[in-house]
Amino acid sequence: MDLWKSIVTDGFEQLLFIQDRPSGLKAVIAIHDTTLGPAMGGCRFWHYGSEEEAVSDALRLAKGMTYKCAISGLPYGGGKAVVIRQPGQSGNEAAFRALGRIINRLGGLYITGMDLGTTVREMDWIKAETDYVTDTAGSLGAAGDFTARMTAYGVCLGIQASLEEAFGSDELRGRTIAVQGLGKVGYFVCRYLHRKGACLLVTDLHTGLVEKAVKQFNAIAVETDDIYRQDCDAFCPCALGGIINERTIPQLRCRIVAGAANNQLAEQHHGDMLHRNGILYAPDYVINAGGIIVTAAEIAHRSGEYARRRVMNIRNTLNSIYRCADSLGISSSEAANRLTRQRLG
Ligand SMILES: NC(=O)c1ccc[n+]([C@@H]2O[C@H](COP(=O)([O-])OP(=O)(O)OC[C@H]3O[C@@H](n4cnc5c(N)ncnc54)[C@H](O)[C@@H]3O)[C@@H](O)[C@H]2O)c1
Repeated sequence: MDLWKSIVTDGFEQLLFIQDRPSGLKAVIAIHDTTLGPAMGGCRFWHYGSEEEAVSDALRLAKGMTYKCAISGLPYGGGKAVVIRQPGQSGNEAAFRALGRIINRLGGLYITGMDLGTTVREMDWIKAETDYVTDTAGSLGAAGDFTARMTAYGVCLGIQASLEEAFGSDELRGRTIAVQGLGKVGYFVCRYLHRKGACLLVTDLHTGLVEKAVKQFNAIAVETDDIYRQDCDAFCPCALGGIINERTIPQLRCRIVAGAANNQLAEQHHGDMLHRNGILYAPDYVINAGGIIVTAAEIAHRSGEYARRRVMNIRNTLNSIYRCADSLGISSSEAANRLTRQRLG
């Protein structure tokens, strides 16, 4: 990996390599762009195939956070912390407190929160050393899966905006939606769509989650590899990133791709490829911003209701992107990127 090249090309402000010998902490903090405000982005605690993989994950995710905050009208930039997990290692208090001290020394330039592999417990350890952390015990985001619920709510509103754009009506009744991933967000997405009368095709690696969705939402179970080739109105990825790629695009038989997963496009040009194939794509960092909107509300000491109203705005943002794409004859992913870059100045 050519580190400097990535840093220069993508305009990163800082990349910190962190070591704390006594606790064994090995971490990276990437700060992408603080034009609009302090860098915000969760702390991932993950096992990587190599250190390079960990660094590139931090860089990619931090940049994504800049775009997500900017397009959502939030006064924050993008950052990410990645704590490298050794096989079989669980989080230890000393390591996360050491990370908290480093974050504190940054003096508010970077605010962390929960992400893959971290929970309220790790955030509480960080909180012992710094105030620049969210998702701690009793906070707005951590209580009752509120973050996941709001992410799902934003995704469902985004699906409706996309239905309106594609079919001229946002009615969910009678529409068929294929949902990939029935975890924290996917579950709430299915619940909302089912209540509004949509038919669901579902898949997950965990059969228990699939069985639950079949039972609770009358969903039809689909094998994991078959989810892409389902005849449906919308495909809703709520599992992994990189699932829109050279292999899957030719299989898609949907009119819309709109879901919660981060970094859905394996590469940027796959957004154009969807466009050429007549598939409307709801850019991931726009439609899945519910979580970060909750975090921003938490930092500003605002209520859950305030956050919910801000999440409703995702629909307007998507509409503007679709208008821009239509008028310029470009893909929605390109339109979203252009609008975001305009906001960053
Ligand atoms: N939690 C949030 O508030 C939030 C916010 C923004 C974006 N996201 C993104 O949304 C996605 C889902 O987040 P989550 O919090 O629900 O995660 P989660 O870990 O709770 O759920 C993910 C689910 O996907 C399933 N899965 C993994 N690989 C799969 C595959 N190949 N086929 C089918 N299912 C598969 C897993 O078994 C799991 O049940 C992630 O990409 C995440 O980054 C989440």
